[in-house]
Amino acid sequence: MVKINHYPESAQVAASVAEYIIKIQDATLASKDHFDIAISGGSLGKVLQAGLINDTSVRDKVQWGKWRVYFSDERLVPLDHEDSNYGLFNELVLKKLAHEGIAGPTCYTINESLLHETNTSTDSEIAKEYESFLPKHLDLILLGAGPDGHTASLFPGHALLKEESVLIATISDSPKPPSRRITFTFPVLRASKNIAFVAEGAGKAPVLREVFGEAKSNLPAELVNELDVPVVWFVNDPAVEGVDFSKF
Ligand SMILES: O=C1O[C@H](COP(=O)(O)O)[C@@H](O)[C@H](O)[C@H]1O
Repeated sequence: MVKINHYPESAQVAASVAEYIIKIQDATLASKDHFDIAISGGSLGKVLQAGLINDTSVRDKVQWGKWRVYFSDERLVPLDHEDSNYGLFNELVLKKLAHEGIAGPTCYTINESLLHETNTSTDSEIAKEYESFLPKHLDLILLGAGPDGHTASLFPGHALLKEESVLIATISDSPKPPSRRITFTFPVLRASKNIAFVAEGAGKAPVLREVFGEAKSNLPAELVNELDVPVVWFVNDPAVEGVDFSKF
């Protein structure tokens, strides 16, 4: 089941994403003592900062101490590198929490000590170790969608779209730099209890018209929509200009 929530302003997108996260957090914590959430890099970080931290009416509802945060994909760079998805989350969210004296979540990061700057020999060890951290079912995965339709580090037409044997795959030819990354594969997405996409800006409109169009595009974001998982999109109006919502 796919649902699209669209709003004129980015601030409304952030508020709606935050409300949705809190709803799933609360429902999850009613039956277990922690909340397993995966986040993505790119533009999502700012949305999380705006919705969960800057909005003081929401801030008190986030039970950060019970969150276990995973990354739907990670670039194979040091964690303090500007390309690191953890690094971005750290800058935009974790440091803010620390500054406010709020105890942050438990974050599962790649093992930096296995990183080699120029050779890829241990990338699969990094992926294997990361896979060992994953719970059987994530409570929520927050994804972005690139202007080419990629999500996590699953790119259009790439062989990893068909990867079923591992939960975390390595990629060394990412069309978007940096080229070396690890990523969730479809088995992880399929096992998740909930998935949400956040996509904003007119630059996303052409690809979202394809993802939500009549003709099958086979774009990664469309393949996620087709999973037997509740999928909710949070977008601003420019991102869905010309999208036909009639079937959603
Ligand atoms: O490379 C990546 O891009 C996607 C999309 O990013 P966005 O800035 O267009 O929202 C992101 O979801 C992914 O985690 C990241 O590694």
